[in-house]
Amino acid sequence: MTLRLVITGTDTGIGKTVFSAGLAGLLDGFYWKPVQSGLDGETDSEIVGRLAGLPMGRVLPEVYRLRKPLSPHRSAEIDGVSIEAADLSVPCVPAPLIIEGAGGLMVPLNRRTSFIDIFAQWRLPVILCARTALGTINHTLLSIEALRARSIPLAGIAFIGDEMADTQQTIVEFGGVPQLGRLPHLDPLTDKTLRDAMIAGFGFASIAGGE
Ligand SMILES: Nc1ncnc2c1ncn2[C@@H]1O[C@H](COP(=O)(O)OP(=O)(O)OP(=O)(O)O)[C@@H](O)[C@H]1O
Ligand SMILES: C[C@H](N)[C@H](N)CCCCCC(=O)O
Ligand SMILES: [Mg+2]
Repeated sequence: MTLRLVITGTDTGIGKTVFSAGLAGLLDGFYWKPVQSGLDGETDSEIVGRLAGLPMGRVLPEVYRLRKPLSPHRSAEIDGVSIEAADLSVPCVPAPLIIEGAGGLMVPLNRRTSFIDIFAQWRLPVILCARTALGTINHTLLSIEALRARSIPLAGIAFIGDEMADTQQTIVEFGGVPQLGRLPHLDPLTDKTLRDAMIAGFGFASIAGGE
């Protein structure tokens, strides 16, 4: 079985898709966003297609494509769709698979189930994307605690933003988790700048092992 990794985050809009694109590109893998809420503008899958530099066919189709850019449970209700956990089984592909959630861990898929419940069923190693900016210590440690409470393997933290040495170290120490690396804010953000920043910012030997 090839490597399969779940990319989650401490919140929505923190850079999971950009990180996922960089990682999928570096690993020459596949990308899968099972639940996309919000179809105006570029979807996460389209962004990854643009930024990852992968061959055609490496971005797998979403299972649920919901129109409104809301929490998936609500977006689904508005579209008259019911998100079923049973439809979210992880595809088998012949190269590393990068799977992106939507928002943070406790984001509901329906009125009974949140992303973290699905991750607990999958039992795949998770990378937690976390901002470096103020407020991240609390968000990140809460997310780590939620993963631990469900015995979900945590490969480590991917920081996103400018270096905040003490903040990052504090999270590593209190959380008892490895820091995998840091992706700085990129301007411009292109397939080339992303690839270079991923190579500079991450050492990937530790990702596959989990806790
Ligand atoms: N390292 C980065 N450098 C520059 N811009 C970035 C970086 N990471 C994220 N961004 C920008 O921040 C915004 C949010 O990032 P992104 O879409 O990756 O968040 P997300 O965590 O995947 O959100 P969602 O919960 O909607 O999936 C986007 O406009 C993206 O281009
Ligand atoms: C629309 C957005 N970009 C994501 N697709 C979904 C984020 C859901 C967040 C829900 C919440 O935590 O309040
Ligand atoms: Mg995203």
